[in-house]
Amino acid sequence: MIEVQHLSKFYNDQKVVDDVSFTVAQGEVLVLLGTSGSGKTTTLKMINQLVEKSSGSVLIHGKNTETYKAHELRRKIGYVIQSIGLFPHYTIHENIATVPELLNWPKHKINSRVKELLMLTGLPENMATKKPHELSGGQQQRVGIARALAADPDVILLDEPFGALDPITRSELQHEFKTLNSDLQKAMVLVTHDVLEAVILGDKIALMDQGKIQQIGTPSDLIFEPANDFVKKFLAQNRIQLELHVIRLNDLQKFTSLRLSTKEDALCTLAEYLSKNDDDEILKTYFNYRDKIISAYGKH
Ligand SMILES: Nc1ncnc2c1ncn2[C@@H]1O[C@H](COP(=O)(O)OP(=O)(O)OP(=O)(O)O)[C@@H](O)[C@H]1O
Repeated sequence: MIEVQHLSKFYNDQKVVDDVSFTVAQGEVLVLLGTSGSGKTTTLKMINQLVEKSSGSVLIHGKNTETYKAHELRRKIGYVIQSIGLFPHYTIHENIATVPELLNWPKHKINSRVKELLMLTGLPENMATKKPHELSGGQQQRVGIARALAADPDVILLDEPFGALDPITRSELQHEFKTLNSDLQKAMVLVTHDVLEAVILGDKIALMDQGKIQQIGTPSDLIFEPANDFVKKFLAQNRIQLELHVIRLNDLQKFTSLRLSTKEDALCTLAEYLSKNDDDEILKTYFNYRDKIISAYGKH
């Protein structure tokens, strides 16, 4: 469990992170969402001490990170970044084994862990001997995730992990990632400026602006109960898709409050979204939505 308490950061006189607090339980993904320069990455890096905080505290499993030794912190916190940051001259095996090597794990334990992680992240075993440049961007990003998981940390920090990928690979990895975390039960903090990604991946979203959290809550909270105009405006784009992502059977009455311009728009958007999903729950929901749309807009 991560507890971030009243974290702030000044650069000279500028307060770039302003009294940020949140908690992330095991198995939960908290997304830090916001425009460029809103303080997301700085907040993330204060958690693993890559950036020194000006004030506030970070606790992992109730223990202040200041009291952890550097190697303990490395073991406890995995870190994934957009540019992947794989060592170009190392093989994939060596890249994944970086932290276990630093922690002096015995060879056999490292070898079996690397094998296990390749499987877990959907990479073929024979990839272990390749160098990063021989892999596609999506495969490299999987290696980045495998490397962050190597020493089985309780906490994973991810900075725009899918940002450099094409939309199809991105969407594939996002969905795999979500399944992966429900199996692994890590406490994750993920930085993105992509609203849809935040809604897909986040159990909770902290929407930041100018260093401050404007609202923190479930995707549904932010979408249906925005705390202020900033939140409302930030989520205005792709609003329908966002709503359809978060909506579940018990949210049906909220669906009728969608302000779609025409019934056809509503049905097309719904059909388009559903064509990309074969989740049973969503399919069931589809028929309910459809009826709701038709009754909300009338037959014609
Ligand atoms: N080392 C630094 N020295 C001075 N100012 C910095 C430094 N690092 C970041 N900043 C400033 O802090 C603010 C927050 O930056 P940060 O990288 O946390 O934003 P962000 O929300 O992650 O943005 P992006 O999505 O563009 O990465 C920005 O105004 C940035 O210019």
